[in-house]
Amino acid sequence: MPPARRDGSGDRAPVVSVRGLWKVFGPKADRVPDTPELCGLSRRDLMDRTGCTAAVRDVSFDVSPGEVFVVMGLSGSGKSTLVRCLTRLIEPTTGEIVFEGEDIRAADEKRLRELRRHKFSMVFQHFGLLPHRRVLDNVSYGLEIRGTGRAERTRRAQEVVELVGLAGYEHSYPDQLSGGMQQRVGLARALAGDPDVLFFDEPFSALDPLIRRDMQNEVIRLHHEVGKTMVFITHDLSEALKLGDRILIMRDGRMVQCGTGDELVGAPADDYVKEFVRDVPRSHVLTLRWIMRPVRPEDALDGPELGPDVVVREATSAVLAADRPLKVVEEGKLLGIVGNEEILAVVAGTGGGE
Ligand SMILES: Nc1ncnc2c1ncn2[C@@H]1O[C@H](COP(=O)(O)OP(=O)(O)OP(=O)(O)O)[C@@H](O)[C@H]1O
Repeated sequence: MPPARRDGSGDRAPVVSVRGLWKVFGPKADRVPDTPELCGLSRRDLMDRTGCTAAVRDVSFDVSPGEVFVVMGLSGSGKSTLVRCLTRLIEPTTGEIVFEGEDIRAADEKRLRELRRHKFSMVFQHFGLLPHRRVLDNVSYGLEIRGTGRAERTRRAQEVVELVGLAGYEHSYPDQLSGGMQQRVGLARALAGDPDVLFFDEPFSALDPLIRRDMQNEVIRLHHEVGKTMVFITHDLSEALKLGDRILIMRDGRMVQCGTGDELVGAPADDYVKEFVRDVPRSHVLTLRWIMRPVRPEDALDGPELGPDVVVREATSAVLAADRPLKVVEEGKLLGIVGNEEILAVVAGTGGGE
């Protein structure tokens, strides 16, 4: 059972709110979500019966301001289709998408263009840079389309080029840069217009592992610095756990679970998620909240104190060093106790959650 915790979705109104979203490709796609019998069919049976593919099936979630929201799933699970529906790069079949209180599905072409220029930015796996433009001009391209004057767009482009660590490369062409640096240009371009939401579609999949790790750290750093809301697609669980405040796991177009990393690891919704998170080191993800036990009468209560959201790995040495159990305290209230036994169980991969 998941323990009571802060709600990862935050208290403020969501930036993006999605309800009952479907995207069906194929003939007479509209009838699929409206026909209960078809909704229940497997991918294969639906294709045989109707010639349609339901890429996104009845998905609902909210993204909070400033959150890094990760959509994760294997190839073909519907991640890209889902995220493209949010900005209507792909037209949803049915369902509701509200962005900052506005019904996105009701937006006309003109409004959609405005939203894409001013409110949304995308970072793609294949960079999408203009080969004949130098770094600075690639970064300022979106501002140019918006009609921003040359001096202002150069100033802003220079600012974000520095922000992503590309100072000194302003006048290089994309093919003079490594893959990681090209993706930094992609990041700078996405940030230049000061969007409200950044959408990342597997941005680091083409990079080799060390560069990929650098770029993940770069996203974490940028997120701390600029605090943007981010929606990030990946098929890589460790990337999802590293970056995501919350993670939505998709399978065959459906949402299997949506939660924080520790919720996925501590309380997987089904065997599919359980299998996915099987090899995650539990002590790196679970927090004390997941492993604490109720106080017993014989417990010494003069041990060290830590908050419930401290990750087990970070608490391990404090617990093992103290000869008294650690108290898990939140807002002055004693929630539970963690002793050597609880720590060792989680390190051994057996304790905490299910
Ligand atoms: N334009 C299209 N027409 C028909 N079927 C499509 C179309 N686009 C996607 N699909 C199908 O929808 C399903 C979901 O595809 P999608 O690309 O969203 O998955 P994904 O999880 O992003 O996969 P990947 O990681 O491989 O990009 C797949 O079965 C795909 O074949």
